[in-house]
Amino acid sequence: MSHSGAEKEGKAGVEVTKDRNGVDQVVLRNKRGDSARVSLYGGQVLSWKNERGEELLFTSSKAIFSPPKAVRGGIPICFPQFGNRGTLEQHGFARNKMWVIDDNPPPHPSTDSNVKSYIDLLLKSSEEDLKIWPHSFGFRLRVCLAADGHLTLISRIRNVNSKPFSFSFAYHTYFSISDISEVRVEGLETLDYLDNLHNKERFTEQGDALTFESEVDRVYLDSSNKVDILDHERKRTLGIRKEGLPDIVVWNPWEKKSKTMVDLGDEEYKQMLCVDGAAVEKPITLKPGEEWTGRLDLSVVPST
Ligand SMILES: O=P(O)(O)OC[C@H]1O[C@@H](O)[C@H](O)[C@@H](O)[C@@H]1O
Repeated sequence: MSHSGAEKEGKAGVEVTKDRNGVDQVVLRNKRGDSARVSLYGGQVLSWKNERGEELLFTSSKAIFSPPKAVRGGIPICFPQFGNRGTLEQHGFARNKMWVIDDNPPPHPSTDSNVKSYIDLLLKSSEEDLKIWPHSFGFRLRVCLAADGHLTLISRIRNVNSKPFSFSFAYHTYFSISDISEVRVEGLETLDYLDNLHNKERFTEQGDALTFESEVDRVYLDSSNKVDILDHERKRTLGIRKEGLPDIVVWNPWEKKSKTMVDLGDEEYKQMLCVDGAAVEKPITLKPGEEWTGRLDLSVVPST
């Protein structure tokens, strides 16, 4: 198929290739050699590599590729429900649906004419979804790889129903890290959080950067729009910037839980950390015709 942004390999642009199951997959590239790969299953970003070819997202070696289900890793989209906070399947149905490419997306509102590397994926409610969640929506997910390597995800969700509806949402982002015991997260100090390991009770984070020595499953509330993962061993800092997403979910299953997960290696929890831009505590409500935008901007910078 052709796409307006399609260019030759090595240049900035969009390429549509086939994945191991013969299904279309999108590869975004910029001029300096960063790249990102987006699956049509679940609208899931599966890979984001910097110009040196280093993978910045984690995907499990035990990931199960069973279309159209999301795989363990990358950035699954949690919509219209986060976790088990509702009657739907865990994390909602969007991550387990086949999305479609919009061949004529609206232009990117950027003054940078180098921004050719973006794709819009679309998801609409199917008859099947309407039986379990009777609200018609239109979901446009833009994935954009900027000239400087930033990966931006913009979700626009529109109510095309005649009644209001509410949803929760997360970009469930699995970052690739050197070692969970060595990294720290800055930007969540002194915030309140709901602890999923303690019946969603509310606690307050202390003044220090977050470090890890056991399972963590928390929703940090009303966080600032700037959170960083400092990975001293890899000499890099992963930056998370967000808009329209008040909360940050932090998750690492640690050793015991990992052993119960068929699609995660027993030791792989050491190489992953989920830090999700999310809207969980206060669901988003859309009136008929209204649209919501949630934006995530990921960057990586060298550090000492
Ligand atoms: O196994 P799943 O459905 O992909 O969920 C993984 C984890 O996702 C996290 O976001 C949740 O906070 C955890 O509670 C959950 O275990």
